[in-house]
Amino acid sequence: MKFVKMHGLGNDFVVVEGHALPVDPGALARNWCDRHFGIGADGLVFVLPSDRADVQMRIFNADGSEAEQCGNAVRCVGKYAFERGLVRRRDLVVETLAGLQRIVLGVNGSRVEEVTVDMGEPILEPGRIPVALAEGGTPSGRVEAAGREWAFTAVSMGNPHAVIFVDDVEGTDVRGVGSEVETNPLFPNRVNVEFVETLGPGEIRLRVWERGCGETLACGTGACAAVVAGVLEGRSGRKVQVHLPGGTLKIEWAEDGRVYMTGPAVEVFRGEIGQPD
Ligand SMILES: N[C@@H](CCC[C@H](N)C(=O)O)C(=O)O
Repeated sequence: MKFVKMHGLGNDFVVVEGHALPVDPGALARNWCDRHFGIGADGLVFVLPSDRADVQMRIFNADGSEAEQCGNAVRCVGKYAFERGLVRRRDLVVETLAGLQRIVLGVNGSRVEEVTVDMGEPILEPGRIPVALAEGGTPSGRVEAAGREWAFTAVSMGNPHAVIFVDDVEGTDVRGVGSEVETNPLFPNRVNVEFVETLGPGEIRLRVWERGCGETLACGTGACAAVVAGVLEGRSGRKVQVHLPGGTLKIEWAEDGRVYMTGPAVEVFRGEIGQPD
């Protein structure tokens, strides 16, 4: 099977184009995303035909679980679709399990360098995130992890996030706290966990423990969720530079209620791989 290795700020993916999902995409994700025995990636992305949009994206985490949405992968899919002639326009629509995503490509010559994605309206009703909190008001609560309580704000960007504000993100035990929060029964579908240090109204530092793959160098939906939580909690403005270990994303929770994300998409190499034994 032919694949392309791509990344968005170091959040890396094996990208495969096909007509339909293979029989066991979760098993392929576990094998191919393995950094020692496979190609190595945070997730496996399928670019498929769609009857509702220009292309369809399906994304599987490195542990084989399927995610509804992925901000960094959807930018990579936009670049892939344009540069391979699947779409000739610079604005296109990508179908995901979380709905239709409108994206605008920043093209330099024949290369896509930057992509802006309309990530839609954040979901804040606890039952739809999902998180076991009472309905009404800001979806915030407390969760126990690594021997203490942490205040969190829950946000769904199509996939679930728990945003935790900290004083020093570098000194935070992202693995210890993140892995416990990910599987806390408060979150029936597990959860991505964001650790946010506010630098000013328009600037934050972010590290993310991702559901199904651990700490990554960047998370697009996590950056969107962090900005939404910052606005809800009065900790940041609506237009924010989000500094992640892999680089910076520009996020805006616009007055139309939708969240817009702008960042790069990069192709690293192409290859061919057989089915695992
Ligand atoms: N890295 C992604 C999110 C990938 C899916 C996530 N791990 C989940 O299970 O929801 C992003 O850039 O948004």
